[in-house]
Amino acid sequence: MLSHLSSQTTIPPLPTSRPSPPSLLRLRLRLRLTQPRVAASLSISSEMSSASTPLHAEQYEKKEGKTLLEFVGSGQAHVDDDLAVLLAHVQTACKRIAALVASPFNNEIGKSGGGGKGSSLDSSRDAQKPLDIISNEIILASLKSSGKVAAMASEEDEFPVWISDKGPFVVVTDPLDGSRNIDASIPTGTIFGVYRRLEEIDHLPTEEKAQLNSLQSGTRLVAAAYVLYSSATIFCASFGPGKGTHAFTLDQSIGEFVLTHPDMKVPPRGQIYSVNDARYFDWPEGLRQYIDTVRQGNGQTGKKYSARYICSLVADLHRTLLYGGIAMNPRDHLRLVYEANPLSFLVEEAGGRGSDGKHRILAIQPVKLHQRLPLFLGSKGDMLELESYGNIQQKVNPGYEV
Ligand SMILES: O=P(O)(O)OC[C@H]1O[C@](O)(COP(=O)(O)O)[C@@H](O)[C@@H]1O
Repeated sequence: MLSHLSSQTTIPPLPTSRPSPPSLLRLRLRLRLTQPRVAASLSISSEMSSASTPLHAEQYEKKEGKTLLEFVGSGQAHVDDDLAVLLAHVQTACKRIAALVASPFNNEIGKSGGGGKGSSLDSSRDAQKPLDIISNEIILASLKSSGKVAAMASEEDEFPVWISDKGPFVVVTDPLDGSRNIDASIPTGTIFGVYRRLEEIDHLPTEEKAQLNSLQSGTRLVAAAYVLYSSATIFCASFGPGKGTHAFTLDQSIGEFVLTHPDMKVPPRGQIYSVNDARYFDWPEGLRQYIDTVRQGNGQTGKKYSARYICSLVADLHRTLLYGGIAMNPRDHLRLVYEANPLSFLVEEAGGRGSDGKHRILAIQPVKLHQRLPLFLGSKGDMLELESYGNIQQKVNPGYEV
């Protein structure tokens, strides 16, 4: 089904550091017959790396083992060919970013301005760019080579970049969220939203149509995804309204994202709240009351809630999708266009709710590309309970240093 991909796309081959599953099995069998001790050690090392243990052939036959491209191309995702090609390019860009953030050489690069004057890299190499800038360039290059994108709007660019008059899609992105913690190897993530190009404004000057295309309401999203770079690399996507949220885990042994979490559903209730608790004294009364209530077990569920806060939006949301509860940042900090909208779309497709504390996120009409807002995402029951406290948006925002 994806034969059109090979003729229209240029996907560079990814290195496969380990033998493919069938050849690994054959090798183990041969060694077991000839050299029992080597065979045993091979068996131990492959079991130790269980996070990337290849699926067995029969699992690949089932839906769970499908690669992202197989899932998209098999018709299960119900996406058109243009979107399939775009996704093929986007996932390759994310594999490159995953390799970059895990690289032993990113220590200096990750620091803001790393490699500049005075850094250890300065004397020996050309000045290096911070990882979020490099990630931005990787994504832009992949969108350009897809041939499917009219404009890209990114957290890293002041204005949207116009790519091609003919591209059917507009992509909004935060190329590497959470990068402020990257030196500590804390999880980071990439966020994407995909819109159709507004053909009715094709006649406008480039800058104007780039801007207007990027400011579409979240209700017009045709796809959204985040990629979590953590102990596993997870590509979590929704391929359109009503098509659910599905997560694919990078299988390092074959260099492909394989379907591991089909049709994710955020539990209707969780027992976790995720917020920067140090801001308690800057919170409004309603938010303080809610947190005080659920942490004492006096909320609607009667359960004592726990706190979890990684301070990396994609990671905090991924945990919330799996375990339920609420991931929140009550101050005007996160961005509507390329963070809140795509993530709300994914949460809603998983049966949850996304709000700024007063309104459904997807219904907010963006007016500026880098517009900030309070963000609350999570289990429907918990979200409705929180919103019933009324006053939950933190308007005191003294510009925290960490
Ligand atoms: O300082 P706060 O309010 O806890 O904000 C933390 C949030 O900021 C982010 O780091 C994004 O901020 P930046 O866009 O400035 O990197 C999120 O990943 C995280 O959830």
